[in-house]
Amino acid sequence: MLEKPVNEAPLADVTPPRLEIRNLHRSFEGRAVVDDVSLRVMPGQVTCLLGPSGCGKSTTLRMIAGVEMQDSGQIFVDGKLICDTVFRVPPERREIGLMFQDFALFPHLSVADNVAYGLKGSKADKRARVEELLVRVDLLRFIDGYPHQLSGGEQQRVALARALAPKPRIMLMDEPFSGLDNRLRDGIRDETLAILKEEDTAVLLVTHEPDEAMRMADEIALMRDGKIVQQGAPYNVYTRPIDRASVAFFSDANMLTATVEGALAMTPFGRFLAPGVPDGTAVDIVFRPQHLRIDFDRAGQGPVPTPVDGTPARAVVERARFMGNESLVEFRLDHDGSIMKATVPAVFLPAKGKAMWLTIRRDRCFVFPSEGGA
Ligand SMILES: Nc1ncnc2c1ncn2[C@@H]1O[C@H](COP(=O)(O)OP(=O)(O)OP(=O)(O)O)[C@@H](O)[C@H]1O
Repeated sequence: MLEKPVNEAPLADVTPPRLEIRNLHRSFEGRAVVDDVSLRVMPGQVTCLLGPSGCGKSTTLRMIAGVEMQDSGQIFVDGKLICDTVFRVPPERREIGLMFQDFALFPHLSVADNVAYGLKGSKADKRARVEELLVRVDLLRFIDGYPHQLSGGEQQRVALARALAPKPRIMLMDEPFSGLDNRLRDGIRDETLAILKEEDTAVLLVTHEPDEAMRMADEIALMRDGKIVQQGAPYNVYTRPIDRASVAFFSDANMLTATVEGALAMTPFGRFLAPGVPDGTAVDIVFRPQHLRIDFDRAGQGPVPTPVDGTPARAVVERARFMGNESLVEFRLDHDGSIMKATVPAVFLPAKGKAMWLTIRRDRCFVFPSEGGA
């Protein structure tokens, strides 16, 4: 691989990230599609670029692969510059593996020839590497078969073997599992992850599905409108979202709006602490449906208010649905007619119009400056 000395080389005693991108920008027709994106992936780590359709994930991946040029910014592999706006290692010399949704095996080539496609060396060496990988993906018995003889999941595993065959230092994956049905997907994801970890490959996986990112990632980079808005371990990104949209990207979210007076925000569920927020500031109090607690109505009364749970608010059932693992119940608050969603991990299907009392797990609420709207 061509390499060029870098001014800001990392310190000698620190292992550089396998992949690092710094301040990548790309505009199309004057619109910034990738806007100052920076991230690092260490060997053996999976980073998920997670975000809604059109937020610039694939464009970022294409720049790293070298099939799209950035307008500015730099890409490093193992601390060595491989691409900026004047210097560019061509795609085929970047030692980067690619795996996309439409993984397209060559139909006229055998499984062995598909896996060997990107390999160099003697026939015997190639055969040995092909066999090693087919053992790894548990498909050695199909070595002389053809793609049409394999199921979708088996083809996906051949595609993984093909991508891994040249021992890429980095694997870029763009929604690689979205063509598979749900039952196959979980197993193949787990197997793929295990193999990538064993090979110590640094993986950058693009997905718009929070579940997939939570399942696969060591680190999630949440992307919106071309920018990475939050980055961290899945637990941290989920439990410490930076704004309302980040909460809502992972799950349904309930929201109350309130105005702060004396560092307190008044809501139908009692007062919420808003330390340091100036009087008169509008805030959004956001929480997930699993953090709404439901109590039965007892002669027009709900549970006794407590400092931990706050005040219960009366609501009537608007709709209840059984979702398989849980029930989703929508309530209409007496206070202002707004809808609150609750999930219950059991079959719980109260009749429409039934009065109940709701309290919020206060330690699971997020208070953000108001963005307006519902
Ligand atoms: N070559 C191009 N010319 C013009 N616009 C482009 C080009 N490539 C991408 N875009 C636009 O850039 C935006 C980001 O596209 P990109 O494919 O990176 O998004 P994404 O987050 O991967 O979305 P998806 O999950 O739907 O693939 C989109 O609005 C897309 O239309």
